[in-house]
Amino acid sequence: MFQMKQMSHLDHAPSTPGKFKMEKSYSRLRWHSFTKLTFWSFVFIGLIYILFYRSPSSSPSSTVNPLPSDLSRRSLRTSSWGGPDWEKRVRASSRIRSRNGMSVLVTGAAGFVGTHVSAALKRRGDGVVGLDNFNDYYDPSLKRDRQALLERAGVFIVEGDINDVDLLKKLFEVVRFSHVMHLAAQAGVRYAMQNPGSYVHSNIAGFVNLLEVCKEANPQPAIVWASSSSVYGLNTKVPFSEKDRTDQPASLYAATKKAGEEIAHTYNHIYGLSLTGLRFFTVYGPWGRPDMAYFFFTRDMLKGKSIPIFEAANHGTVARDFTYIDDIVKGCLASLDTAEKSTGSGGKKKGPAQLRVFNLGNTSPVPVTDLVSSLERLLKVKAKRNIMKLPRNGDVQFTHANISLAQRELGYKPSTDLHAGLKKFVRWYLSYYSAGGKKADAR
Ligand SMILES: O=C(O)[C@H]1O[C@H](OP(=O)(O)OP(=O)(O)OC[C@H]2O[C@@H](n3ccc(=O)[nH]c3=O)[C@H](O)[C@@H]2O)[C@H](O)[C@@H](O)[C@@H]1O
Repeated sequence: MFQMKQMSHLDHAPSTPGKFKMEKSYSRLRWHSFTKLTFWSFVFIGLIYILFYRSPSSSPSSTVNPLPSDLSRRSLRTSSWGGPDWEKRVRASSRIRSRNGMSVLVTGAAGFVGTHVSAALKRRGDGVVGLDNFNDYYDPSLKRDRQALLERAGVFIVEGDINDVDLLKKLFEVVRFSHVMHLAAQAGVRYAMQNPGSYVHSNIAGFVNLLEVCKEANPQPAIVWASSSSVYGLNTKVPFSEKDRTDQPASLYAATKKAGEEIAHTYNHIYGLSLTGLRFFTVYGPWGRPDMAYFFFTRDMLKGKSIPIFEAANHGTVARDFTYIDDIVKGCLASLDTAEKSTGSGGKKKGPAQLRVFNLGNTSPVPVTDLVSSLERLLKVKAKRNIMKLPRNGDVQFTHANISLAQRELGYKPSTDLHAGLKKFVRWYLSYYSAGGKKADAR
């Protein structure tokens, strides 16, 4: 078809004087052009075929085409899944051991919040299956150690990416999950300037992929997922309430989390998926993330290195509503417990479904300088403070959660202040990094 079109185009090409004078060489020329054109047409069609049909990252069943591997960090996805043994492990891990228990798929289970939530669910008798891609955003050995911890508790973490539609479908085939706790994400505010694609890949494409599979599942699960306090962006009204504007994100990270909230609205509206977004406020604690300030301040203070402490214009205080992990876990479990069932099935909505957003903060912002003073006392080390201007890379000056909605609907009541929480973190940090010669400079 393509060749025919090209030929007819050639036929109508304007003539040149020489063409008519030399009939023979003209027809030879025509033949030559024809073969040349046919050749290039095949090359072109072949290229299209390779690009669209043979690309290893797209399968006919994929709903979302994964981004190139440098964006997705999929180089680390060396694991395989499937097979009778694998299914047996998934089923065993999902077994419910308490009356009225739920079966929960926890994405990002080897992450900081994911590990704590998975362990807490398992402890109370719920069935839990984890999913994690073990990417190298920060030291994967910390994730492996969290995995070992969960394994001892009876939680199996499936190794795979939320963009892998076949894997997700398989998981829902093997287990009728009643709930999904979606915590897999590309976290970190400042890293978004270095690797923007990874945020789109995990927080947008991955989320959509997960929702696509959930909406098709029968029964559809109820989904609770991690949004972020960063959606408040440049909002200046404090404390931040769920009703406040969230249309001024200060980082791409925040923008992808905000996009997630809008995407959640869409899937709730069209397919009847029950969705609860949790806006976490700077979560910290044992088994935490090495890319977060409290964690690498601790590491660098112990090494005698100076730590960069940000301050706003005119020596303005930079503060965070730091929230201890155990309080966050309680908020997550309460969200799962109060989540209503999704109303759709097989991709069809049957009626209106629950759609919620909650702040999960501590309601008591603390200046970063006070965080450092607390660490100095706990570590018995004087910090080498390097005060610097808040860089223009996505950070906001302060966060402060209004938690009255979560209090009312979830019975959420944070009970750990920053110093008490840091004390627990420091105890864990010292024992974790002194044991087994582990390196403290994760990442
Ligand atoms: O609340 C949230 O939703 C977000 O909380 C944290 O983001 P952030 O509050 O920026 O946490 P850190 O990176 O640990 O920073 C804490 C504070 O230390 C300050 N900081 C950070 C880094 C640094 O070198 N110096 C410094 O003073 C920051 O400005 C900030 O005020 C997490 O990293 C995000 O993934 C999460 O979504």
